[in-house]
Amino acid sequence: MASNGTAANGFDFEFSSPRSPAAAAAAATAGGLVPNGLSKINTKKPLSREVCKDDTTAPLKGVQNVDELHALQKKKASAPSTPKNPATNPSTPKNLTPRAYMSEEERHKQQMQSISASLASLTREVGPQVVKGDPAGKGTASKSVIAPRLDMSDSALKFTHVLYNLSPAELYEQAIKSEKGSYITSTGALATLSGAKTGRSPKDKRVVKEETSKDDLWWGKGSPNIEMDEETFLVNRERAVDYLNSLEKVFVNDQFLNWDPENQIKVRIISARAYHSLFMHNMCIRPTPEELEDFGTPDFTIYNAGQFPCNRYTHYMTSSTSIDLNLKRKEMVILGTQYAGEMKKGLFSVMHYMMPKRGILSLHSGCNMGKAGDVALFFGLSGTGKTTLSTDENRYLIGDDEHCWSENGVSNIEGGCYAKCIDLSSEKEPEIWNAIKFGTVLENVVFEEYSREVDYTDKSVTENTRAAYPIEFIPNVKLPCIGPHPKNVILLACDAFGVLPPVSKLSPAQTMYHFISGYTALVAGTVDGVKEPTATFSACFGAAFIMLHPTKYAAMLADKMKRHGATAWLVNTGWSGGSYGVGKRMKLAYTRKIIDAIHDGSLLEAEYEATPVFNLAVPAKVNGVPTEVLHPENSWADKKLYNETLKKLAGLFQKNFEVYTDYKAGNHLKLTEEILAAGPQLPKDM
Ligand SMILES: Nc1ncnc2c1ncn2[C@@H]1O[C@H](COP(=O)(O)OP(=O)(O)O)[C@@H](O)[C@H]1O
Ligand SMILES: C=C(OP(=O)(O)O)C(=O)O
Ligand SMILES: [Ca+2]
Ligand SMILES: [Mn+2]
Repeated sequence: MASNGTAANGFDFEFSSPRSPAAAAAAATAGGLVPNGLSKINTKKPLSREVCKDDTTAPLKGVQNVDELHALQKKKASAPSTPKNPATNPSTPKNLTPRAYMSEEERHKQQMQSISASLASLTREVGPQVVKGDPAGKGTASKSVIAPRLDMSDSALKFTHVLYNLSPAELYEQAIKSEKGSYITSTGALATLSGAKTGRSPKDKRVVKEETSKDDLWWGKGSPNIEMDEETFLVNRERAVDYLNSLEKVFVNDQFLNWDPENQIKVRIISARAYHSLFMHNMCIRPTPEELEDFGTPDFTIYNAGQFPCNRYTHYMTSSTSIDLNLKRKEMVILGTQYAGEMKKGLFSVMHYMMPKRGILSLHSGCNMGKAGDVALFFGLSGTGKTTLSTDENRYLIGDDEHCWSENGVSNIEGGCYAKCIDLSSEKEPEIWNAIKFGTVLENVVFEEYSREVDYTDKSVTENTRAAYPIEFIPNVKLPCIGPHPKNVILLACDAFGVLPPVSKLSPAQTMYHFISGYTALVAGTVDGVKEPTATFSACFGAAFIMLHPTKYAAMLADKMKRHGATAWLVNTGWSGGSYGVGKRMKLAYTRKIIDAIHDGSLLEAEYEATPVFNLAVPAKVNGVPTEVLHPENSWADKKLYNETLKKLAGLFQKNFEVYTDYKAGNHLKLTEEILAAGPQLPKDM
């Protein structure tokens, strides 16, 4: 670098380095270059004999030492100065304490009392004392809310520091200070490890069978709800609470679910890791400071003691992992898994119970909206393309994974996205690529040690590498994340058999058949232990999360689609030209063209031809997609093998559907002859 001028030491100098031609040229035009290109150094006598000064800026006011200097670094956020008037604020229910008139101290005390109540043991009268702030940070801890008593066990004398709704920057610092495996990547994301579990553990999920919900819930064959009794839940809850209270510090997040203001749920997440707190900060809706002041008591609480195992001597426990849901207590306990997706999907299960009770359909789907306000839903199991395809440069993103469909239209449940990053590329998925920056949690990725550049192709830790980012990290997000009634409903299947057409238009009966079937080939990684793709059926494209019988959700979907005139499509994002091992995954570029043709209405106008066995209506032409790809039999070299594989898959569909054929109850979908006939039909000679 070249610089001309008066240095702090009072000597004039001119210096140009021959290493930098640009700098040398700059110096040359400034008149400092000698003909041979070497630098010229001019030294002059100092102008005065004063003591040398470090710099010319004004001295720090009132700073006497390093501690005082550091104290200047952090500025206190100003306290809210305009109290909301509860009489004029329609969102303040009349029978509540007018929180707005509380002093800051009183409000803070109530907040700590609420957190203290969440963390209280149910068996001991006095537990650890909850204080706000980092145990390491001087002066941040405030007075405890419970008077210490000496007649209880040692645990009552202990302090548990609560790190309440920390900012992403603070959570980064916490993670890097105390969680091994936390690093800042070259793009500013927080890389972390989820521990031994790198996917969900559906077999370890338990639901308490209790009187308030047991008659509504789906139990038995095919259901994800494996029962547990109330007593055992409390045993695990106490285990989690004791573990959390044994720690120096716990993280507490108070946040919201559902962008529909009329049906918003307040959630509290208590966890031991900054990773978990940042993950939920990104995934749930983030409250404004005003909303946080008025937060009050949560509607649902998660106790995440994931580092600590459950006790296998406990009734109903079959491993050291347990994810327990109690709808009556409105609580969830996580033991023995640190995979953060359990919290997100656990809350989704809660919504799958609470929302249908209010006549609102909860959906395991992505959702986006065109410039003209046309909304599309993307149903599909893990790895089928909900996140990838709902993130579309030409459309507004409403959400990538969990939505509600009410009388007012659609609303996202979450405040963030959870994208798979295996083989992520900036060319194919630029929006997701660019969302991986400061604030984003990057789970289980591998990076280059020096540059901290992530290698998205590396599967050393898991195939299920993930990025969790706030939804506003996607540039064309629709804020608030709500939209009108859907126009198109896209059922995504990743068909590892490679026999389903890349796109087909579904009749209403076919829509119900395929929605209840929920077919895909499970792609490696998301469910713990599954490494190879295999055919899976998961009712409503999310059996792991539904709480009621599938026909209940199906009835609501059929009703809403009919009333709002939505068209359904089946899109195969899986294999083409042969099954897994022979064929290839459908090109993402082709799938995007297909989706474009659905959105712009051109596909609705196409000519259709029915396929054998599945009787699916396949368009003759899709702009930008080679015609031979549209009919799978044309892309298979071995036609005989194609026919056999097609029939094999049809048989699997039929076998799966058997369990639903005799289910008729209340306002559930009646599985009519028409719906049964809408499934694959095998020729008589099979
Ligand atoms: N034709 C395709 N359509 C959609 N996704 C594809 C396709 N081919 C490859 N992929 C990849 O498959 C994955 C789909 O995962 P994702 O969108 O996260 O699914 P979901 O959100 O439904 O779990 C992404 O990694 C994406 O890059
Ligand atoms: C978080 C998940 O969602 P998805 O894979 O559907 O994106 C999951 O299934 O664990
Ligand atoms: Ca996803
Ligand atoms: Mn999902």
